[in-house]
Amino acid sequence: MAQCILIGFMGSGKTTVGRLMAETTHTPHLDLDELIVAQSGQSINQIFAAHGEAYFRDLESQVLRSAMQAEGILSTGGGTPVREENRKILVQSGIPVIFLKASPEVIRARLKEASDRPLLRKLSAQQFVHLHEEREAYYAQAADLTVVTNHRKPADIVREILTRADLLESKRK
Ligand SMILES: Nc1ncnc2c1ncn2[C@@H]1O[C@H](COP(=O)(O)OP(=O)(O)OP(=O)(O)O)[C@@H](O)[C@H]1O
Ligand SMILES: O=C(O)C1=C[C@@H](O)[C@@H](O)[C@H](O)C1
Ligand SMILES: [Mg+2]
Repeated sequence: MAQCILIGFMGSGKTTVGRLMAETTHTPHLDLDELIVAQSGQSINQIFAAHGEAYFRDLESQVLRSAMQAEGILSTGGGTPVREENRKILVQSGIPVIFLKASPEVIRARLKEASDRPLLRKLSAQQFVHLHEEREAYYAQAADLTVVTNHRKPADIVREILTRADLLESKRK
């Protein structure tokens, strides 16, 4: 069973923070996108290009279900909580769900060089802000805890999550 789940927009730092948190707590790290790539033998870009987004989303839900059975800190994909089915899996798991929140400006700056987010490529600046706003509602619905990550080092964010661990721990009991 996963011990903690990180959600948030692309570039909010789920993979970076999850990896560091796992290292700090000597816990395995699971990254949904990495699991999808490993299972399919294709990159995220290749899956989107060859099969389309709907196929990717089905795969994502399937891999989420099996990842929830594993021990560790789970970094989800940016779109994972958009599907109601996935939100239910997250919320009903009883595992603390942490929303890493970052502003559109910060995210844009972080992902300026990134070429591996197929959804970002086709968006105008305005559409990007709109998608960000729309998605935040889903993240907020699924989250037990929100941590703002703008202009903060990953280690500082991990520290905040761990110092609020009492709350997370009591939820599990
Ligand atoms: N707190 C931070 N400060 C500065 N840069 C960061 C921070 N967190 C992440 N980054 C950088 O932002 C980029 C995206 O981070 P990361 O891959 O962890 O995001 P993500 O939330 O997992 O995105 P995705 O939903 O696409 O998987 C990386 O280049 C990473 O180094
Ligand atoms: O926000 C999204 O919809 C996505 C985020 C990434 O983590 C990947 O799961 C993929 O690029 C889609
Ligand atoms: Mg990631």
